[in-house]
Amino acid sequence: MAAARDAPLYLGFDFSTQQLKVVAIDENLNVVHQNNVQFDSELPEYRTNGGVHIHADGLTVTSPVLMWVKALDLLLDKMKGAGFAFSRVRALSGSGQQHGSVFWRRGASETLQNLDPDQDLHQLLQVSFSVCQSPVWMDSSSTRQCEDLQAAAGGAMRLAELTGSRAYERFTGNQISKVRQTRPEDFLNPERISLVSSFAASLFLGGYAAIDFSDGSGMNLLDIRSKDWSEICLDATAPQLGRLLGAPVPSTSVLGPVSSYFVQRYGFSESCRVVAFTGDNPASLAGMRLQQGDVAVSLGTSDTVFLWIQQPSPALEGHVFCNPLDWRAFMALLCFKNGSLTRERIRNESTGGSWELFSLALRDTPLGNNGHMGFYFDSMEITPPAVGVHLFDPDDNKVSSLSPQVEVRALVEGQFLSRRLHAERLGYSITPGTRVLATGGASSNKDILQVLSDVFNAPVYTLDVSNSACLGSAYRALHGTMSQSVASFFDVVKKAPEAQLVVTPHPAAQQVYDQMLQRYARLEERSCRKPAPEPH
Ligand SMILES: O=C(CO)[C@@H](O)[C@H](O)CF
Repeated sequence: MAAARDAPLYLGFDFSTQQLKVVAIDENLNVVHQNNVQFDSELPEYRTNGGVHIHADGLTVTSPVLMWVKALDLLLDKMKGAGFAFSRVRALSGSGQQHGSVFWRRGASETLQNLDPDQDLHQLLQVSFSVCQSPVWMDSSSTRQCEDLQAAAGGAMRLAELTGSRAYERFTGNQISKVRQTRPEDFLNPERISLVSSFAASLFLGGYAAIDFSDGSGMNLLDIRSKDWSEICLDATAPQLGRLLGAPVPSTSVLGPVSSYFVQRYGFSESCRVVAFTGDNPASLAGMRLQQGDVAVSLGTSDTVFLWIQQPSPALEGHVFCNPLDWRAFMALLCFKNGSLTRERIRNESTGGSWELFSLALRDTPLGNNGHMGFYFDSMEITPPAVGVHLFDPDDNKVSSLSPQVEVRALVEGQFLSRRLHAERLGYSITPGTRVLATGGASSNKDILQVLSDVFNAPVYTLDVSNSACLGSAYRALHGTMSQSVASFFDVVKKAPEAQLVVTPHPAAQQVYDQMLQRYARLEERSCRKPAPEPH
């Protein structure tokens, strides 16, 4: 038993929109510990809703950076209270919600290097940030900055070719421009600018952590082919920005040993390594061990559809990021902002807050919903760039409401028809061999997955851990401790539990949804299309 007591463990953290999560695995890839801190309920002093503050303009969305710091204090204390053996942790890695930005105040590096182990992190870092309300991925207030960046790059398509995406409001470069232009006093003295992922890695490292290629691809600043900052984009965003960001690194990099703060306060081993943190979606790709040909659907605060691609094919819709597991490959991603928060709103309004009744409504309504359809863009949607709720009867007439059970199916079918439509527009072809791998909170609801399977006309698989970003981060921590020449990521994690088949499409699904998809496209064009921001 002594061996088991000393057997190495690997940690994966996920600083996501609504919570901070952690998963611990052993060297056989078994999950031996999971924990989390919910921002709204466990850190009420920050008064967030869904982990964020939506500002009065309805477009600006931020999160208190010190809330993320305090959540880490709470989480590690919870793990300590549960008797977690930090001394067995051989390596740790993590992920963060993509695109969010953290502005470290001058002198913060000194503070990070000299953390007093007798105090909480959130006490020690109280005055270490020059922007206390960090812009996050739900923000859509930087349209002007997007237009300026596209003009500087030579247009939307040129920028997409260079950085993997046209300009998007939530992308970090445009957010940095907005902070510099609207809050010049906060931009006077940043010593460093991090993503949420590299900010979190910095806490563990006790110094500024580099931005990795994969999460760095979500900034409209990184040249996804050269894997370095684009001088055109840096110059168009802020002076000295390259120095503030630091040089980007491969996502597989080992950044260094964990800070002595964690050794002395929690009992981590001095030899515990910190492997570069990355974005939540790249980490999910790792956690799902996504292979070419699979399509991943993450059903979280945002819904995302992503897959592994060998060559970049940027477009005016969707994104191409550097691949987190193989620096020569890429990943394609579509993001839909109105995900779980919208599902929760309809659950609250149509089924009294009950997921059981939500599921019953799906089971009690027919495929195709007798022709009733809906677009539910509670906040400005990313894909397509549109806002508002639009409901239709079987004859394409707009209606003002639907009965509760019909509304539930209209929401879920509408969300998945949108995911499929925009995925197929980007060339994601759903072939007979396609597996849909589902993750995220809603992937634990079999009735929601049945609709996903029917709309995509493909079998849906899930992992037994709904948080693939944490799992992927723990896998990446394990992989990081092995010399890259010896073992590929897939060799290292080949013993991981296989994704389990959960649902297969209804026999009538293809005929119903192939036809419904065309109608959805037509109605979306009619009701929602807004041109992407064009250069001046
Ligand atoms: O904006 C997104 C991806 O581009 C979202 O999926 C965030 O990563 C969610 F945290």
